[in-house]
Parts: sequence; structure tokens; C-alpha cells
Amino acid sequence: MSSADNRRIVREGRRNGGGKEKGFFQKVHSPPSPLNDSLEGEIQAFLIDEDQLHTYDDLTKVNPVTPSTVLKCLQARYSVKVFYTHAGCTLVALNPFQPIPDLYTLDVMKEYHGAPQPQEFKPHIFIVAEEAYRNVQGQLEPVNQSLVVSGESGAGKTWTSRCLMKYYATVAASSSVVKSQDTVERIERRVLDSNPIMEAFGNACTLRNNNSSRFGKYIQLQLDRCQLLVGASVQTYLLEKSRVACQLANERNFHIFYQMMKMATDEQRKEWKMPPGQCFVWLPNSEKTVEEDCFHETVEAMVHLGINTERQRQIFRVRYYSSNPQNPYCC
Ligand SMILES: Nc1ncnc2c1ncn2[C@@H]1O[C@H](COP(=O)(O)OP(=O)(O)OP(=O)(O)O)[C@@H](O)[C@H]1O
Repeated sequence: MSSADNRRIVREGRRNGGGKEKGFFQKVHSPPSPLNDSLEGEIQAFLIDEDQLHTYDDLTKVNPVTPSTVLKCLQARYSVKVFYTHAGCTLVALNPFQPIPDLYTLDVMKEYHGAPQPQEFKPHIFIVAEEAYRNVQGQLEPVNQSLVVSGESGAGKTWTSRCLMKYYATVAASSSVVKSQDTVERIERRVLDSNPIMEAFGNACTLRNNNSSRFGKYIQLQLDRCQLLVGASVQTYLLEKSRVACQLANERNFHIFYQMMKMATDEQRKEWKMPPGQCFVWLPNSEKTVEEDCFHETVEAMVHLGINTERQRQIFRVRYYSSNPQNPYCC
């Protein structure tokens, strides 16, 4: 998918614990008028049927469309563990903040991919993925597709992007094309392996999110005329470089530094001049263990992406200015 001939937007939402107190539902203050009275009446009439609110799988069907009716519907859906809702051509995804294993299995992917009309299934990120995939095959010429994933920090954008990449790495893979089987498999693997690398070098633990992306990314997946994945590229932008030198209290530097510090072999420590137990002022909160402190996974992904040992050594080499006995970077 690339430039914007056809765009769908996935909007991510954090659920703030809900409730008016936290601004999830905000009352609109406006002077009383007959029009406002009748709108208020319509809203009340709509909301009275509380048991039905979760059944609205498209927010355009909500009537009247107001912040309170829309948010009440989303809240009702969330409370029955339904996390996706259409809003016309946009999909609203709420973050469940817990694993929902059955929602993203291979079988579910196959179901959406194989369905004659996937949009008739219940709202899911795989509907968006599948529609874009089908739209690539234009009537005359292939048509580029774009998916925009937006939302506040912690809303689930990284998660959703991973889901989309997994989906395409699965459905755009071919088991029937013998000639390029190896290549295709390698490309799928590489597409997925780009995630742990980008997250190790570009994500950090923040107050809002243990695995917060500190950069934006534009991922391009390239398909051939048979709709098979043949290439991918990632452009990154606006990396929060200042985090290397300076982090907010209770936040951390980029994951990669902690991964190196915690998981390096004796040989690597020697080479990187990083004795065990040494701590650095610019690597605060290293005692906090996050799931992402996984150096082996990063290195394995680098190998799959063709980054050889010598290149890895260049990347990981730590510059250590030992000439200054009062080195400000160590504590
Ligand atoms: N659909 C989901 N199912 C289970 N967990 C989810 C889902 N969406 C998000 N999460 C979890 O919520 C947390 C925050 O999600 P994520 O890192 O994707 O947010 P983000 O929008 O990319 O944030 P940031 O802008 O800070 O990078 C992660 O721990 C992620 O695993």
C-alpha cells in the first residue's frame, strides 16, 4: 500500500476508565432553546434503550449523532468486550489493555480473507485490511491504498500496525508459487522482523505506555500483480533523539540500551566496555523490567533482515570516553 489514492482511517481510542468525571463524556453547555430541548429529548430517547446500545456496530447508525450518544455506544460495546466499531469508512478501535487471544488467530484471518463480503462480518481491523487488499486490484489498473492509524499515546497504534502487517504477511503469501517460495517467505519474515528492531531502537517506556514509539513511521508494502508481497520499506521520521540524553522522571531511555546492558555476553561487555553491574545516569529506571527488554529477539530479527555480525558490532559498539576519571555519563 502506498500513496493516497484510497484511504481508510483507523482511529485508536484509550478507554479512560469512562465516566463523566474523566471527560469521557462531556456535557455540551449551550443556552436553552426549543431546538436544544428537542435534541436533548432525542438524546434521552435514544439512550433510554441501554440494553441495545452495544448493538450499534456503525456509529453512523446512531441517531442523533452527538458526543454523548456515540461515546455511550462505545462504552456499551466495550463493556461487552467488543472493541471495534465502524464509523462510516473509519474504524474505531478501543484498547482492551489485555490479551484477547481469539481475536487475532490465523483462523480469524482466514475467515475474513475468504469471506465473499467481509464487511458483513462484525467490525474488525481485518475488515479494513481485507478491503484495502481487495481494492488494490482495481478494475483496470492496480490502485494504491493507504491506511492511516492515528490516536493518542497508548491507544494501540503500534499494536494495530503489527496486526495489519501480520495480516498481509499471511494473506499475501503464496504457497502455490513455487518459483519464488523462498523469496516470498523471506520477505514475510523480514516484514515482521522489522518490528522488534524498530521498537528496540525507537521505543521507550513512558508514563503512558511501556512500549511507546518515539517516532512516526510510514510503512510501504509492495505487492506484485498476483497480489503477493514482494517488498517492503519503512520510512521513519521525527525520532525523539533528545531522549538519549534526557528523560522525564520515571521514564526510560530507548529499549535497546537496557537490552544491551542486561543481556550482553561477557565477550560483548568487554568489547563495549560495559562491565556487569555498571549503571549509567542516562539509563534511569533500569531495574524496571519491561517485556521489551529482549536483546536476543532484536539480534535474531537483525540476522533475518540480513544485518551481518560485523554490521551488528558496528551498531552496538559503545563509545566510552574513559580519559575523564569523573566521567559524567557513569554513576
Ligand atoms: N487490541 C489490543 N489487544 C491487546 N492489547 C492491546 C491492543 N491494543 C493495544 N494493546 C496494548 O496496549 C498497550 C499500548 O498499545 P500501543 O503500544 O500499540 O500504543 P500506541 O498507540 O502505539 O502508543 P504510542 O503512541 O505511545 O507508541 C500495549 O501494551 C499493547 O500491547
